[in-house]
Amino acid sequence: MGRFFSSTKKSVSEESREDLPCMAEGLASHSHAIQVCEIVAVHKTKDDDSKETRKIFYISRTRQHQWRCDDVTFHSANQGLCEQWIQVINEQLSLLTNRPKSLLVYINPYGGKRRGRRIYEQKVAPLFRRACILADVIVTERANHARDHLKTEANLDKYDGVVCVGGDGMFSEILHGLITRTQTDNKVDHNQPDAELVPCSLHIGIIPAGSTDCICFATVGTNDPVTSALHIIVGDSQPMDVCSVHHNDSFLRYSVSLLGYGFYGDILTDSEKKRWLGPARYDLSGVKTFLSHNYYEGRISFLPAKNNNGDPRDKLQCLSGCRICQHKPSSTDTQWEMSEEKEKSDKDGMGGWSVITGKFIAINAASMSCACPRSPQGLSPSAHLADGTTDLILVRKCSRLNFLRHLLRHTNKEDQFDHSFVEVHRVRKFRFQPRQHELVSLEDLSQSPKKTGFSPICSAQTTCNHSTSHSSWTCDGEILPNVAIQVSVQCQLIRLFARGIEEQQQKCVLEDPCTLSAPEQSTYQSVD
Ligand SMILES: Nc1ncnc2c1ncn2[C@@H]1O[C@H](COP(=O)(O)OP(=O)(O)OP(=O)(O)O)[C@@H](O)[C@H]1O
Repeated sequence: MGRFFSSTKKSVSEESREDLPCMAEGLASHSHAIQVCEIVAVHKTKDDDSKETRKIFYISRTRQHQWRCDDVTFHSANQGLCEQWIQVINEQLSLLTNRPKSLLVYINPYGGKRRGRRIYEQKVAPLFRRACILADVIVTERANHARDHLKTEANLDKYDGVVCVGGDGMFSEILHGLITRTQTDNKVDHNQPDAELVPCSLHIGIIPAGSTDCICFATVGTNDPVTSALHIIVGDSQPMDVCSVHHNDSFLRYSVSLLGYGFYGDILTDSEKKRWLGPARYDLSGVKTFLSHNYYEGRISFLPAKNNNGDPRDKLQCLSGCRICQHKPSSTDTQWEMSEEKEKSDKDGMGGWSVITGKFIAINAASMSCACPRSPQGLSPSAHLADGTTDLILVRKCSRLNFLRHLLRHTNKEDQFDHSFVEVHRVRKFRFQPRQHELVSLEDLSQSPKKTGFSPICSAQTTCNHSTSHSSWTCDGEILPNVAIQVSVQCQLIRLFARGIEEQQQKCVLEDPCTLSAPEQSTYQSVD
């Protein structure tokens, strides 16, 4: 396709062009390439001498998965040649049909440090304008405004995607709005736990502007609004599994990251009472819950995943282009699996389900690694975003010291499942049934041998609520109203404007026929 000589910043001068032959000699050692799919836009601009020039805006990679929009300026004494170049680039760009042209944007003005609106206006909107993307913006006026608008009012035919400016709570609103709307439009009753849900046709983009932005971090590798905006502009696509959660055949919620009973459920319940503390509430409630050291009894049954889904301990991280996630079961696969399940069920009465009854400090289902800046490996480092499974982690009753050892492994690279009291299963479905009156403080149990059975026992530092002996489920940061739940993983139900975490800074691909080459750090530009 040819080459253009470039500089990312400086403009060209008549004198400098005379030096071009020298620059060309050093081309091989200094050249880098821009893939057409990473060009943001081409625009006419004026240089310092008011001469008309063409600027190419493109993606450059900086540190830790962050992207920036850089530019090169096209100059040539031959205007016709310059125009030809621009025309060819624009033709190539028009072939990229995955790029969104029209977006519906919801901004939560109160998320995180209340900077959502400013982040969008200053960092994101200028990039969308540069890429000629039309955006209809709605600043939410109350909780669930975005969800309700998506469910009923929004004219979704007009858009190629929905963008959420906020944190994980705001993302959850968009997720619920879009999935519910898709099922309603397709006459699917989501109260049926076995209903085959229809995947959403619109992509979701996340501009991180909350106090917790775990979904963005897990799918992009960084919490940076500019990087997220660029992933939206180039039309990246990352499929994602969604767990549907039911209680007694009625729908409760959808989850894409963590369903947690016991330890994490207790932390969230406690932290909700301390909202005034801001993000520090999670640390405080974490310490308090750890010291309380409660465990809960119940029965967990699960349908294990197939072997080709890998294993939670195989150390195969789900990265951009993950091979495990590319194997999406077809509907014939699913039908075959269902008949196989039925056959087994006829034989053993359980349909391949496993059952574990016990005392648990924590029961967690991680549908993604749940990595965040504090826990770079996450709760399940090898969990996959789009393989149709969730990693069920059972932490049985153990000493406080052992539990601390387990928790510390979330912050380092040691195998956090390598403890006798921890087990992990990759599953497609699971159910939980609590045993009545199961809240017990381990501390008190050792100090008060008379207090036995299943009645709640609480020490001074225990925070147990005497009106209930159960913990609660946290579902992506929301507390569920019921404890007995059924969970089913809906494979690749949604798509994000993301590409998963890139393994390393991608180098340019010089062999790619759709690649434009340019010398690095040159102060000169010219059309070859
Ligand atoms: N205009 C609004 N007024 C009040 N609440 C809103 C508004 N818009 C959205 N919300 C709600 O605010 C909650 C938190 O928003 P968000 O996730 O954006 O920020 P956050 O700081 O990460 O919050 P959290 O850490 O509590 O999840 C969401 O559950 C959302 O439903």
